[in-house]
Amino acid sequence: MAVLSRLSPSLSFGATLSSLPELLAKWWGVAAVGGGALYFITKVVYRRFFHPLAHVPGPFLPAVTRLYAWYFNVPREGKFYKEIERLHSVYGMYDRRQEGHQQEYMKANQDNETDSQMIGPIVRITPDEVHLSNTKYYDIVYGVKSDFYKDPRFYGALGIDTATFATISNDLHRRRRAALNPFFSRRKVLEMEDIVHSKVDKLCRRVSADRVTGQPTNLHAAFRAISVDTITDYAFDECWDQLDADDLGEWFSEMVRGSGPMFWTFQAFPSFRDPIQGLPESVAKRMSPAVADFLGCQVRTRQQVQVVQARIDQGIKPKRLTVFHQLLDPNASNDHVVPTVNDLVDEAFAICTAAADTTGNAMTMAAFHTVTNSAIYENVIRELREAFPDPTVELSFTELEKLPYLTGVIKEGQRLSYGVISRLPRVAPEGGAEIEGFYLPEGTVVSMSSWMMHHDPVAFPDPEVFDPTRWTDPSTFHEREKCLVSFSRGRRMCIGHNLAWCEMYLTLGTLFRRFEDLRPFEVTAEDMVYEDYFSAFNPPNKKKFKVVGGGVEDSFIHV
Ligand code: HEM
Repeated sequence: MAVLSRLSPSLSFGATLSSLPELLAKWWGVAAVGGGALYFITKVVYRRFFHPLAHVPGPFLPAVTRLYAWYFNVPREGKFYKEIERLHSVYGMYDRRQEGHQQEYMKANQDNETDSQMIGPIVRITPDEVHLSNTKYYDIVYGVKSDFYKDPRFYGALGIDTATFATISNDLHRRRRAALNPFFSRRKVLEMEDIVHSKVDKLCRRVSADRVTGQPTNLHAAFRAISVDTITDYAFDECWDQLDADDLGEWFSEMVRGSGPMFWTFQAFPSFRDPIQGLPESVAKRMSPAVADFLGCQVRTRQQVQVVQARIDQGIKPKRLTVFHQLLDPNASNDHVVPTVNDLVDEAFAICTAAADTTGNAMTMAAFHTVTNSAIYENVIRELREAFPDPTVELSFTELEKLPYLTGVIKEGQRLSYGVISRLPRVAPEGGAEIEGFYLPEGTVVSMSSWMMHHDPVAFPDPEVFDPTRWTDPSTFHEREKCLVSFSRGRRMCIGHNLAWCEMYLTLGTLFRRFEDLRPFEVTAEDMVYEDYFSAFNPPNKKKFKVVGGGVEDSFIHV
């Protein structure tokens, strides 16, 4: 002690004790930074070298931080889906040659590997997530028998926890979905076909009216409006009438797109979500118009659910039973547990947003390629004329479905609009999973994406080409169908797929039967590209799909 004291008086026992608070006060900043740096370095080293996914191919950055995904989705504007594709082309190729995994790689790829497209089957894209490119894994992760469940971090960021869409537990999801299923069955959709007809008629009148004034018709917005008007009528018996608005209700899509960066940010920083979503509308408005619109839209859906609740309480019968009347009715079925209005606000919001841009994009892509390619347009017109000689009749969904060429046009529209362009992350259940020779422990996030499935060159040769005839050959139809995953698969498959088919057939069939001379207005193929905001959105600097045609006398609807 004496020696120590001589060397450094401040290190003597008594002096150290008495000045500890002083020392801490002096050095706390350094200690905090040092501790933080140590924590950070330990985490980085763990994630890169000792994490259960450390052996999965992929670069350093996504293995150690979620900011990699955030960077491609926020500053680089919805481009992570393309970066994932690049990672597959670089890192899978490297690992495919690795000793010990070669057999699995070759076996896994033998069915759908071509010389031109050697892509790696598995890459690590965030610290706890891998992405798969081999189409054969889709059913394992998403199929009816799969026990994989939705990733809470990813879906939690949507801020709609009580909606069926974002429900994490498979058990709870089964119960929530059972209550919704009857409204979206094929039988129900056929019963409600008149709702879609009324919207399609409105659209045709709009196209005719634009011919009178010489205005182009914004089909990009109109196709979304059809979907929003149909689902709000269907769900609440209270249509939003976007088709009547001058701008065809474009605010809705702008709102969903505008809130995209917020979702990507909440995925990287989940603790930001509740404080930001809890902001009063007036404060949110000053922060960001998109966030304010998002919150405003939630207020609107809340009011709509409340109106339905009030009508049930007052014993007012709706014109016809709707989704929310049924869900709020305590006598709906024997074991029905009535959700609260709060729970249903998430449901209502999720259903409206899930319906709009997905269906809108598919119709936009199908119609764009039809009106820009005379051979396709002529084939569609010929088929429709033969099936419906009288252009003024109301076309029926079940008759339209039988038309092979129109079906090919709609399927190509779906394929090249991707449905949900984003990856759909699922969590490996108890026991983990063995994929591509890698053991992925329970809790690993595994994802695949329609972007890569729909570009698979074996299922879809020349995948970039819009070719309806790839669906007209019965011998290859079912093989291609396996790789068309716009609606996803299994228990979490889109609940609205019957309704969406009905909308797409009736809208496109009627439009092309009534208007045979539509031409694109200014828009080109370069405008038909997407950014990933979960759903696919055209970049703001790209032109929207608008059409012009002949005069009003050339159409069958006279305004
Ligand atoms: C072409 C049109 C559509 C496409 C491509 C599409 C695509 C999808 C996809 C890929 C999913 C799964 C998402 C995931 O796993 O996270 C999904 C789920 C869902 N979609 Fe659609 N959708 C379309 C139209 C609609 C419509 C019209 C509705 C209206 C009811 C709707 C309502 C829903 C709902 C509620 C879910 C959640 C289902 C569940 O988790 O059980 N969708 N959709």
